[in-house]
Amino acid sequence: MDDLKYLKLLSKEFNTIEKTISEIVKLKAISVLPKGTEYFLSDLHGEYTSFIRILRSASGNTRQKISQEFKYEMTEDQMNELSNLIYEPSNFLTLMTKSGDFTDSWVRKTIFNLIKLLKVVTSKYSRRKVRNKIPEAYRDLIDEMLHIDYVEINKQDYFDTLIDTIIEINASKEIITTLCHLIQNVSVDCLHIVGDIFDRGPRPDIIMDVLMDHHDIDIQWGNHDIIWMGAALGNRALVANVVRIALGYNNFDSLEDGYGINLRPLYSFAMDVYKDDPCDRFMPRIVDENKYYSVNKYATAKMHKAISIIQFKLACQILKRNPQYNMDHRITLENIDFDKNVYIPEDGKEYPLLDTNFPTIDRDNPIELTDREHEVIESLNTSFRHSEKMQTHLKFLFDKGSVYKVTNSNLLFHGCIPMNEDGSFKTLVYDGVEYSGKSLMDFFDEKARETAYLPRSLNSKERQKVLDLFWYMWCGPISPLFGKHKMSTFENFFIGRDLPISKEVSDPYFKLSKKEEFVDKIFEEFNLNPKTSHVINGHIPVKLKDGQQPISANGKMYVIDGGISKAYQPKTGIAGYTLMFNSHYLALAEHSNYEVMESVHGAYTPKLHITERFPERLLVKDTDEGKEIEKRIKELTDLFEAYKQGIIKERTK
Ligand SMILES: O=P(O)(O)OC[C@H]1O[C@](O)(COP(=O)(O)O)[C@@H](O)[C@@H]1O
Ligand SMILES: [Mn+2]
Repeated sequence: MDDLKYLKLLSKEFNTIEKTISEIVKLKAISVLPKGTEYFLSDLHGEYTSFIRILRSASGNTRQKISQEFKYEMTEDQMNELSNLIYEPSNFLTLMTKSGDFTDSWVRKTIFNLIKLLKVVTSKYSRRKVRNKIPEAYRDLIDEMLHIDYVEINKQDYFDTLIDTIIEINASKEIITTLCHLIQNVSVDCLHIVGDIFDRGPRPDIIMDVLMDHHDIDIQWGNHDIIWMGAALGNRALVANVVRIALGYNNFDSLEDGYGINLRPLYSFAMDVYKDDPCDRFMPRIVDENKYYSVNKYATAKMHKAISIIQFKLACQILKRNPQYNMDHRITLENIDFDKNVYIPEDGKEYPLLDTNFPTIDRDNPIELTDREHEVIESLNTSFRHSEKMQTHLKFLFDKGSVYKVTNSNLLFHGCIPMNEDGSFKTLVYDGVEYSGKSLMDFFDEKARETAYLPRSLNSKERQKVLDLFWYMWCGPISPLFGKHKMSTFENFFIGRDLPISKEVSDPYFKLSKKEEFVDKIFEEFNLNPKTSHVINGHIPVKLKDGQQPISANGKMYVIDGGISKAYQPKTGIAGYTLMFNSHYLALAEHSNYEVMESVHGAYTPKLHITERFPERLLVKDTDEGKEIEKRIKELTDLFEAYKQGIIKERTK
């Protein structure tokens, strides 16, 4: 018999034979239920409206279920109306009340339909699992309604009485809202976010709040997440970087309203120092023309330039104090000849600078901040540090996030596993130790976590050294979160976009991972079965309109960055992907039209491509959760044996 001590501990919870047996039976029953539906999304980039719509509609799945269930008894409009209600119950109910349509008969019909749909979407879950998802106040009532067989006449009366009571006690709005949330909730059993929640789009903070509310979620950190984490932990170069990106996209809302970051000191500084500089190269991109901005774009450009210069200086300082990054050639400000106003990189050629006004740069020491720049970055850093919301989000990113995740035979990570041209894994040498493949991913994961546990008060060299690594994860050539030979932010501003010198060369991984043999090699590295496994990546927008495909390597490799980010939609030609993994198949939902997604509530259904059908329906016992359940059943069976043999005594009190 296994570990008696452990069994004794277990017997505290299951103190009788009866309880033990009933738990074994419950677990056995759960393990033969169909597996829940997993959703994979990546590169949300602050686009909260689309994200929320995708989530609430279960990527269009709810609308499909409504069609299947009600197609013979409802018109298209009625089915759309029901979807609208489910996606946004409070808005919908307000509209209904205003228009006078919120009548008792509508309530009756609606609760009946919602229960009917809820039965469908919960059919593959255990009663216990569903019960636990129902808010306590309505748990018994909804559970009861779900399990009434309303075909029987007397039961139908009973059902009607329940609804009458709901109406009488004025609880109909709450019950309807609860039912809608429940349908949303059970439809997405598990959510995987394969990186890049932040930057470019308007409200990553709202996305984070929604994610924090989800019952089963994991996150694989993207390069755009790691910079917010590094910034929240006190990496000044990254504080500057996230503010720079926000200003570059004219996004004040998430910084100011979302996180309460005080941009005043930066504003005053920029207006003073760059007052006569038009800062043309720093004009913000305005993706959504209809937006109202509180700061005019000329002032934003000045702030954008001011923070960019601060970022370049601080980034150069990081590279200087970390020669082992092998990134000395990226100490950009030291490659400038300020007499000739040219940039001279490694190739020795001279590139004329498009902007030559550097009022804060000391030519003898171009990477040093001026006193005022120092004040600006310190005040921003303090603001980041004291933002309660930001620190809460940081904690959540640590709790639920990691560099990679293996789940149900899928390997999830945002960027890449750096490779050489021949398909061998690239090696990073850090403090004399070599890391590659899986150990490289583990290295960054561990280092990131180390920072979180080193006390902040201890502003030591040790903490700074680990914190600097967040910069490497953002743009280092052997960073699995980035995967390009350099990040050309400097070149884009000062030499020109779309020039050969500004080209960022992707890691060979991106080409090789399209081939099955290299993906199999990755599976081997992670100890995964090549026959049943998949790699799921984000990061690189799939340019569908140029003929690129999200699936390669004989169906083993998925790249699901379809461009939820509005800024990238012209490149991809679509509005994003969701990968769905249910008990029957893997499928990609292709979201094609933002306008429809954001305005015509409910009518929206994405194009669904089933990409792999399983020969047999997958059950809970075929999943990681199933393996845990199996272990638990084994332990409980041992406990049962121990009771039978009298090794452990039942306790009734
Ligand atoms: O298009 P933008 O916002 O200027 O960003 C360009 C930068 O973003 C990056 O593509 C990184 O962002 P992604 O992770 O979304 O690809 C850099 O490689 C590039 O320099
Ligand atoms: Mn990315």
